[in-house]
Amino acid sequence: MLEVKNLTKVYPGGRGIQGLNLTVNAGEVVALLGPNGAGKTTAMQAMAGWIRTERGESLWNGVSVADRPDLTKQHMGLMIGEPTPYAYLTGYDYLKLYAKLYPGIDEARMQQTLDLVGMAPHQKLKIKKYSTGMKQRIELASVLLHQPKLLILDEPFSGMDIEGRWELTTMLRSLVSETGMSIIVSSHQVHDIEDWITHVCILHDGQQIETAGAEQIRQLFSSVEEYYLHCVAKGRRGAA
Ligand SMILES: Nc1ncnc2c1ncn2[C@@H]1O[C@H](COP(=O)(O)OP(=O)(O)OP(=O)(O)O)[C@@H](O)[C@H]1O
Repeated sequence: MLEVKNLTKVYPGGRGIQGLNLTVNAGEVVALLGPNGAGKTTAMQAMAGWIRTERGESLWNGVSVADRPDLTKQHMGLMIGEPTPYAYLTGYDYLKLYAKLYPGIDEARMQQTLDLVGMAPHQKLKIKKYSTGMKQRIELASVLLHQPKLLILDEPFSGMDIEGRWELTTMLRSLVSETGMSIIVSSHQVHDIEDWITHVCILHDGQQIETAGAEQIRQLFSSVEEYYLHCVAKGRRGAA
């Protein structure tokens, strides 16, 4: 479904990502991991066709998303960068704005989505009164509303408390198993995602250090975190 080939983005100053390759099939959950500045956000933006790349392509069922932004809009849910929902709207009204972007989103779908992210009781409250975690949740609702086939989530749990992270990861796990949705997720808290990822892609300094299946990793390492530390050390040795 999503095939990323040799994706390369170089910012003025020389940073970015180099030659990223990745395939994400239905029902797969890929963790994109790396230290600060490794290129995770850039990779996600490039995969979604949000930024121009120097080389390579990101294909949705064989079609370049750079040429067809409608494919990204229709099939993907993107939460990349800080959530900045409009402060003076209520959560409900914010979601209603998103509903207008897609055909066939009725009141029942709106309420079902608010329920999924645990925001149904807070929907009439203005966003300026929301906590950081509540803003994350309403942003997540806005990208789930049209039932995307692929979610791209950049640090979706940052600023959330332990219970909130557990609730949302449980909800996302169920969505993956019930609908076959795929997810690409970045997180600095590896243990938040350790149990439900199917693949791991490690970036360091814009380079793809390794990509492996979670089962394979679990056979060789005691945890994904240990594997991550091993790969980052390898990246640092390569860069030295
Ligand atoms: N618009 C830009 N112009 C120039 N350099 C940029 C730009 N955006 C990002 N960079 C640089 O590209 C590199 C990768 O940044 P990116 O935000 O993709 O990393 P990241 O892995 O998401 O980091 P973090 O974990 O801190 O969010 C960094 O060195 C960053 O400073």
